[in-house]
Amino acid sequence: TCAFAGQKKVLAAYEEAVKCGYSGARAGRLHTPHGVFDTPMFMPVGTQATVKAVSPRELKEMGAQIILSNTYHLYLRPGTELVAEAGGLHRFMDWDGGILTDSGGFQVFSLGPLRKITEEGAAFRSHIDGSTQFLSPEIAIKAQMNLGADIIMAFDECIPYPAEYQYAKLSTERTTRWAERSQKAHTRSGQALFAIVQGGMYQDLRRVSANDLVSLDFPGYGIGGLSVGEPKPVMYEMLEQTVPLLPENKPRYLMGVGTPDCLVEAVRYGIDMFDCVFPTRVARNGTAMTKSGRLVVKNAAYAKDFLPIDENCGCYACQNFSRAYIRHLLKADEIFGLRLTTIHNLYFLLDFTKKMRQAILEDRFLSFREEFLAQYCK
Ligand SMILES: CCCSCc1cc(N)cc2c(=O)[nH]c(N)nc12
Ligand SMILES: [Zn+2]
Repeated sequence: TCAFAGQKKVLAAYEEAVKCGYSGARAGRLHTPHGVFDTPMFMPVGTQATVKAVSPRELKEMGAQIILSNTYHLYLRPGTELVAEAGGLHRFMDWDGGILTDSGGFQVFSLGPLRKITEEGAAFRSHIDGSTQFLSPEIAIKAQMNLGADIIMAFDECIPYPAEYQYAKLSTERTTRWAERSQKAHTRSGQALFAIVQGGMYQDLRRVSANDLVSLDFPGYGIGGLSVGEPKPVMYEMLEQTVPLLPENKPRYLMGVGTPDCLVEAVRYGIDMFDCVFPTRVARNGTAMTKSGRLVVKNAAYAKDFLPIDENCGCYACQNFSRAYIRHLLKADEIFGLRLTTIHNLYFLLDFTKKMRQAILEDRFLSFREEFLAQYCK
């Protein structure tokens, strides 16, 4: 077990990672106040304190361990003090597994009409009522302490893509100063604060960001500023530059990723944790994820297809319903249709990360990766 002695605020201890042959693929266990969880792991996104269309009981049944929520959204509505009064986010949404909250920076830049970024923080207009709002490292950390997640994120700027080198440099340096302010503002014991590596698509800035944040000694590290429209090879190159600089005995979380091909490549570089809205978002427009790629179950081709989405899938949708039935529900705008595609897509990614873990433990990850990519990318 990796020593976390002295990390008085940290409960996300990282058990000895089991390494697998090539590079950094590893299987680990993440300790939190709400349980010990297996990595690599996919974390379903529950932006507004619910993973859209599925219940906490269904999430537990499909093997979800940690789910995500967004400080930006909950800060604007219903307010993080209200959630604290309700007993915290776990109680509020009746979820007894792990919770990770994002710090709000990304959502400010991607959602609200941005007003201004200064050294102090980010001024923006609420996407809900247009009111003028402001987030800083101190406000974001206080909000996350109110929510009471097991893992919280430092306040950062997700650098847009593409970005000029000079802008990326100044922004990355500011994110490091914001990480230090986040650390000083974080006073809630039993809660782990992760820093977020930035640097745009510049190798040297990625290395500087990683080294500076590692020297501030966080219990875990998010890798941000990726999956923002860059080509996949560029994302992989940034991982290659960044991951080896992060401590082996601490969790690495690739933010906002993604599709199964990206997950298997990122695990190869040594990533442990993933989140992405993709599986739940595409489910809502009738697209199912399979090991051979996407299946648009809404298409006419499946009108009389009485097979399940995936005959080898153990999810509630595939065990009980046909493509024809799910297509019928989607065409009829029946909510149950979206629930079934969402259940399948979440199960698919949760099961995929479980299969990657097993492959690593059995020291056959590379052949698992080859076989998967051969089928998925065909
Ligand atoms: C619930 C959503 C969590 S991940 C959101 C996200 C996604 C992506 N792609 C990048 C970033 C980033 O750079 N910083 C932060 N805070 N968040 C990011
Ligand atoms: Zn299924």
